Amino acid sequence: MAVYTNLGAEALSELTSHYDVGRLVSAKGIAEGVSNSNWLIETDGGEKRARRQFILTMYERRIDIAELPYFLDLLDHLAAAGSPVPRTIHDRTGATHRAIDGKAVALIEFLPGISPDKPTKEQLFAVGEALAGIHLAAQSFPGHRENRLGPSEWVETLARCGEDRLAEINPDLPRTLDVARQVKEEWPTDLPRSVIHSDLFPDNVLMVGDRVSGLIDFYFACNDMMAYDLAVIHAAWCFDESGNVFNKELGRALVAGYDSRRALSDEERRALPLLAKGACLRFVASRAFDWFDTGAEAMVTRKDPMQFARRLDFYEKADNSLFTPPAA
Ligand SMILES: Nc1ncnc2c1ncn2[C@@H]1O[C@H](COP(=O)(O)OP(=O)(O)OP(=O)(O)O)[C@@H](O)[C@H]1O
Ligand SMILES: N[C@@H](CCO)C(=O)O
Repeated sequence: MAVYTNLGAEALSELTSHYDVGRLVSAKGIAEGVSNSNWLIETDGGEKRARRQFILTMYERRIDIAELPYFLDLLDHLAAAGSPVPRTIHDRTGATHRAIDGKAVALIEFLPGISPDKPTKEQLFAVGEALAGIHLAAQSFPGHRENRLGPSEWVETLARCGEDRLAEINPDLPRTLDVARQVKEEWPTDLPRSVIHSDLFPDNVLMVGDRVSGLIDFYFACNDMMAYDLAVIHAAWCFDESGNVFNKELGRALVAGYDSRRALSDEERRALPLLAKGACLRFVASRAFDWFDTGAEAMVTRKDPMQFARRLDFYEKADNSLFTPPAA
């Protein structure tokens, strides 16, 4: 569930009256997502008389409001460059977000498409291409935000969970702390950077057939190594849900799609197995932390850190031929 706040018809009408979008026709709470409250809003389109749809997001937790301009201006920057990213709708004063009862809200363009459940290699190619597109377009984005979920934070978070508690989730989990310490030592610092999405799981990609129609949920975006973003997608999309079975064809299609738009350097390609281990550790750490933070009785389904600990095992054994295109 992801509507934490009840917004009545009057509050919603009052809010939309500050935007040049026409009159509110309907508003439906969206079940997907965990962090924020989201509604699908429809208006009559004002003078143009063509109904329009928007996503209204109320920022409930996790997001520091001072960082909203980074996230929302980034959407506008990428959309203006032709990336499939929703624009922020500005109110009549030009503001990208407003406040209701002390909570920040933003109105965002609705994009069509559905998140792929069983992605195909054609879809992975398109996702790789779209990712390279946002990396290139974001190079001229002036904002800056550090990645707060980097190697030091994985080590710190896993250490804070503690080996005993990690073992309660699964006896194979405590060893990820040692791997995290080792990966932190080896972590590269000199690979090419841009703004990265850093959480581009299938539920953050909308597709119409094989076309990427929307990249959404940029609230972990930060300035970091582009190849790390590719490694996140590799880890998130190219395995079965348990993390036991890797699909080589999907992995190849993803890298080929990325390469077709922005060619990876030899250094980046060589670093990818290590970056993929880092990507797994990032999700092992945040999921383990949330596991204890959420509690079994909460309404939100806890995400299993073992799904990424198994992927981590896989990348520990992999070499960089995994990321090399097959000889023509
Ligand atoms: N611009 C958009 N166009 C169409 N649908 C959208 C858009 N933005 C969000 N959605 C829909 O709303 C859902 C929730 O959005 P989102 O993933 O941003 O929520 P969240 O609570 O911020 O995320 P999470 O908890 O996953 O980090 C998405 O799964 C998608 O169905
Ligand atoms: N996409 C992440 C949640 C956001 O950090 C996960 O599946 O663990």
